[in-house]
Amino acid sequence: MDKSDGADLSRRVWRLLGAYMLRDKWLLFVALLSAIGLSGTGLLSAKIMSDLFDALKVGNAAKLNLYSLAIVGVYVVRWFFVYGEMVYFAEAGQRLGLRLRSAIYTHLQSLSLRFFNKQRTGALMSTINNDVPLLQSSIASLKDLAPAPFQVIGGIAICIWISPKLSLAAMIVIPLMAAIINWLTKQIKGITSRTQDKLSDVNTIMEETLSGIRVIQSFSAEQHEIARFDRENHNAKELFMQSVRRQANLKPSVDVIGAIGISFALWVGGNLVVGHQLSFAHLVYFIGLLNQVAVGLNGLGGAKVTWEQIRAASERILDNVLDVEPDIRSAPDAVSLPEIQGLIEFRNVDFAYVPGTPVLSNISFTMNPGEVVAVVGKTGSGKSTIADLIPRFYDPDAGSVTVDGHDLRAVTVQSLRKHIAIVPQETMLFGGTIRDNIAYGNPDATDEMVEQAARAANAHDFISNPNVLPDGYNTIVGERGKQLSGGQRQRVAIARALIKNPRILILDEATSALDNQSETLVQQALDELMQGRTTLVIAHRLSTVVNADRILVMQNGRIAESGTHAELLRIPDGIYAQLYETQFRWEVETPQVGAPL
Ligand SMILES: Nc1ncnc2c1ncn2[C@@H]1O[C@H](COP(=O)(O)OP(=O)(O)OP(=O)(O)O)[C@@H](O)[C@H]1O
Repeated sequence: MDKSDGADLSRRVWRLLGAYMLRDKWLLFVALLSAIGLSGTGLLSAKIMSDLFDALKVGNAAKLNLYSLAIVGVYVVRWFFVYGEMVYFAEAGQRLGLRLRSAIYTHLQSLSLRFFNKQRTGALMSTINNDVPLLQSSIASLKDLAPAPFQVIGGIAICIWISPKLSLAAMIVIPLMAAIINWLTKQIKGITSRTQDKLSDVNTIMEETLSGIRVIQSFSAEQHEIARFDRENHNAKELFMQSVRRQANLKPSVDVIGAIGISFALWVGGNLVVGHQLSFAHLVYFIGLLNQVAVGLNGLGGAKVTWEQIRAASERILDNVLDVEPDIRSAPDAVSLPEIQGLIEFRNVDFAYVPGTPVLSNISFTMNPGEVVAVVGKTGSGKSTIADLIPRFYDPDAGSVTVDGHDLRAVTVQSLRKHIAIVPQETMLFGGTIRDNIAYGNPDATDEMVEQAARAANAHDFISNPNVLPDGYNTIVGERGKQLSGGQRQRVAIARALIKNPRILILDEATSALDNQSETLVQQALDELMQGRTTLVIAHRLSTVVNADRILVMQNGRIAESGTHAELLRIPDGIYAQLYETQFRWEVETPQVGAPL
């Protein structure tokens, strides 16, 4: 990183701290004041000790009593400072963490699919689970740093006032200390960052393993995964310990240098006392001060490490999430999409996920309100990508997509998506009750509306059957709805779409086979759902394509053919005709309602 990058990073870090921490100015002010008060009382107690020795020397019992009491008094006052410092710094750190986690979560919701395709979930989790706490603890450690300048400057000033000669001798060691601190800090730099990266790898493996546990167990790959996890876990621990060892080296080295300074000062000071150039009490005071200076320098030494940690954690938080610009968002002058008919038009649309590798080329078609358009084609031909452009998960690179004549980029994203429901291939249900999952499509839905949607989606019977789900609509579905069968999950998802009552529907037919009865129920539910809505369906079933108003046949990102089933079959050597032969035909020979490919 060159200097300008470093300066830029520092600016970004300050911006982050300014936005999420410096809002609590009074809190930080009290915390800093407490920390400074704490170091002030440290300097004061050294002075009282020195006076106490003076009183001892001259045998002044009254002063002895007074100073003894004064020391107790100082420690009582310190109580408040210690409390203030501990609690308010911790509060500032916690508030920072709270706001950052919330901001990260909120920002993640605004980012587009393109971001989530690129970014590994583990790295994102690590940002929340590791970087935010690191930043928090770094802020809390400011409590050691805040009083350091006062300890060092105040201590040195009083030392010089007591004895310039002795100060000069003692201060010879200070540049040495500074040099060593500097060197050790440089060693630490970077290691913390690498440790965090490793932790993010561990998180990623954990994430992948948990979400892919079926595949892992079906391949009996548990041992392989355990070994992979252990390796990364071990590496993370090793790197962490490396960083701790370096830090552990820093602290005692500074202490040793401090001890050398104090012994040296004692030796020089002792000689001054013997030569009657300095009182014994002043020597005691001086040593006490020197100790404070060493503590302060130690704090300053840690400051660099702390700052590096703050910078590294902030950089990851900013780069991984907060500074990522959402590439899909409502334009400043976007209008709210009013009630719509559901007329969708693709005009000369080009799209690429990766620049230079076109996925859609010159796509143009129209879906009239209430029409069902089926998209078919080989895997990778671009079917899902077309579907993703309608709710504006991505923007076309060229051309336009319009709804009722409104370019999607000119309307607010929220108002557009309000009119669209998607039933994906793999149904995702959220933790919560079945009712919550159905009402997800319309938070204002009443129980009656939920039941009505479930009935229309052929889901009411199994939901209300006490032999299947004893808790009915209040059944808590597990993570991703795992305890429901595939067909049941699909019907809940259809109910979820129905309750939204959208004008536009996007269906990705499941390719996995359901048993005949389940298939019939799902198909009926889908037919009900499609009634009167403009529907784009990524079709895998013969019944869907036969009944569609139009079929788009995709090949290598282009619409190769389009028309009705009958029209397409008439094209000699047509792609659809071949597809029909290879993929759909067997359904005719073994007819069943909507059997999947
Ligand atoms: N997130 C992505 N990043 C990069 N390339 C992608 C991404 N998603 C899809 N692609 C590529 O875009 C092309 C079209 O993918 P798309 O998913 O639209 O095809 P599809 O016809 O729906 O395939 P399938 O029937 O297998 O679902 C493929 O070559 C695919 O590899």
